[in-house]
Amino acid sequence: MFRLFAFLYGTANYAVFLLVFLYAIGFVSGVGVPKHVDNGVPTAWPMALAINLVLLSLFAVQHSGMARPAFKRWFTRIVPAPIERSTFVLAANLVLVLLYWQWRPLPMVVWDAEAEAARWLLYGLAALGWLLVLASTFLIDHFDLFGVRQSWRAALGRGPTPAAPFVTRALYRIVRHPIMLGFLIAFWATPTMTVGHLLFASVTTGYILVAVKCLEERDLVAEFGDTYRDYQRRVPMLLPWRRGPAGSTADTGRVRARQV
Ligand SMILES: C[S@@+](CC[C@H](N)C(=O)[O-])C[C@H]1O[C@@H](n2cnc3c(N)ncnc32)[C@H](O)[C@@H]1O
Repeated sequence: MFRLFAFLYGTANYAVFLLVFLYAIGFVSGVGVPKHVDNGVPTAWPMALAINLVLLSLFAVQHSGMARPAFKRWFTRIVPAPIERSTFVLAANLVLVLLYWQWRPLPMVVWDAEAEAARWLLYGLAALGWLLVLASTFLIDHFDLFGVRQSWRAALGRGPTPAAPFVTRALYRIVRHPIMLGFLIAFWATPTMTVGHLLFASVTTGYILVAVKCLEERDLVAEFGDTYRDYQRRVPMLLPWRRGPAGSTADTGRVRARQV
């Protein structure tokens, strides 16, 4: 019974995630979706600001809180390990749907590229950002990241899921966080920047910088030790042109597997 549940739960949460991800592209670009970053219930700016900050904070708390190893250890006492990641995905989906739905517009224009070529260039850059996000998830293990691998293994009666390997190849050879770089490009590259969009881009940028530096990388150093420290020295965090000193070791595509 649990095997069937794990399969359905993991698959359903992943399918909803795909829709939520696609919607995110429309939400940020303001194209092709009914509710986006620049429309919604007209609200006085102090209240709009407060509501939007609460929505963004909810996302940050859910995302960073549930991703910490200590939280996972506690959570898997309540939720079976094979569906822990799918439950993370479910929670992220819910928080994002709430954000799309309740986001309040702050429509004052900060910049507006008038030339047609500039508009298309910025849309193209944003599309590149989204592609970078998607491509990078496949480099580190797309199906593991979104809980499908774990729940399907349980459905097939396989043992505990081995942790996805630590990756330093392809895009991960250029920057340590290509997924986050993709998001930053997608959030900032817009032909029409309103105050609401600027708030979204600025707060998510601050969150990404803090979460990556103070949480994710701390966990990765704890897990991989000198292998990750060496990777930090060799490969820049987000900006490809800020290269570290050359000539250090771990330069293979995939280094040792994580402990299960
Ligand atoms: C949402 S992903 C973001 C990954 C990375 N920060 C990026 O922007 O590409 C978060 C997960 O990726 C894992 N991760 C980060 N860097 C990794 C790497 N080089 N190889 C494998 N997994 C990695 C983290 O342990 C975490 O479970």
